[in-house]
Amino acid sequence: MYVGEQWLFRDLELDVGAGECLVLAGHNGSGKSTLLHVLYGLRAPSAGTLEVAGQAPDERDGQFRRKVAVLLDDSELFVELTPRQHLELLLAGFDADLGDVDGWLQHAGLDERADVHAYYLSAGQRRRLLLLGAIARPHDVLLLDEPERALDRQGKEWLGEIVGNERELGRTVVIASHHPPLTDVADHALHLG
Ligand SMILES: Nc1ncnc2c1ncn2[C@@H]1O[C@H](COP(=O)(O)OP(=O)(O)OP(=O)(O)O)[C@@H](O)[C@H]1O
Repeated sequence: MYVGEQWLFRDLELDVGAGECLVLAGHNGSGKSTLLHVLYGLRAPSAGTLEVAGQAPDERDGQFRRKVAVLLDDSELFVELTPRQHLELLLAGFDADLGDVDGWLQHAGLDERADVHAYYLSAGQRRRLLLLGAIARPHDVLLLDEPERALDRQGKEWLGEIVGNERELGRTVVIASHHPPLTDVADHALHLG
């Protein structure tokens, strides 16, 4: 990947299977977020080919978006919507039935903030909502960019449970992370930079 007049990474070969977790590691600016953008089809690679969930990544393709869920570093919330409204909007967009919305909000530790505008949520609560949105939408592949950011100890434990659960469900997880409990359980690690 050639970005900003430099090669961030090249000669990269990756094969991550169902139920497996890949951790992207590397110093600030090494290209972890850029690689996740490429995997989600937000940026094209400068050279080479890749397949995610069996197809070329393209976030404008509804079929691709139904297979690949994402939490990116620059993901933002609609501050005028509540956590409950966020989930409802998201699921309506995917024409999916979440079932027990209250259960999901409780699962994320957001039950007491379910009907408060996201504007009033703390940084960690916003992160929890974004993470909940990523795992609640239909997907076979989950891409997470530093999901541990702003999470407290319980939030990080919840994150660990999420990753374990995703793998048990046979989904593929790719995480850019500096959080050792996550990096330790990964099946594969890729060090950039
Ligand atoms: N559109 C762009 N134009 C020019 N340079 C860019 C662009 N996008 C990213 N870069 C550069 O590419 C490099 C990698 O950025 P990236 O955000 O992928 O790193 P990272 O490993 O995720 O960093 P961090 O750990 O700080 O989140 C940085 O030096 C950044 O300035």
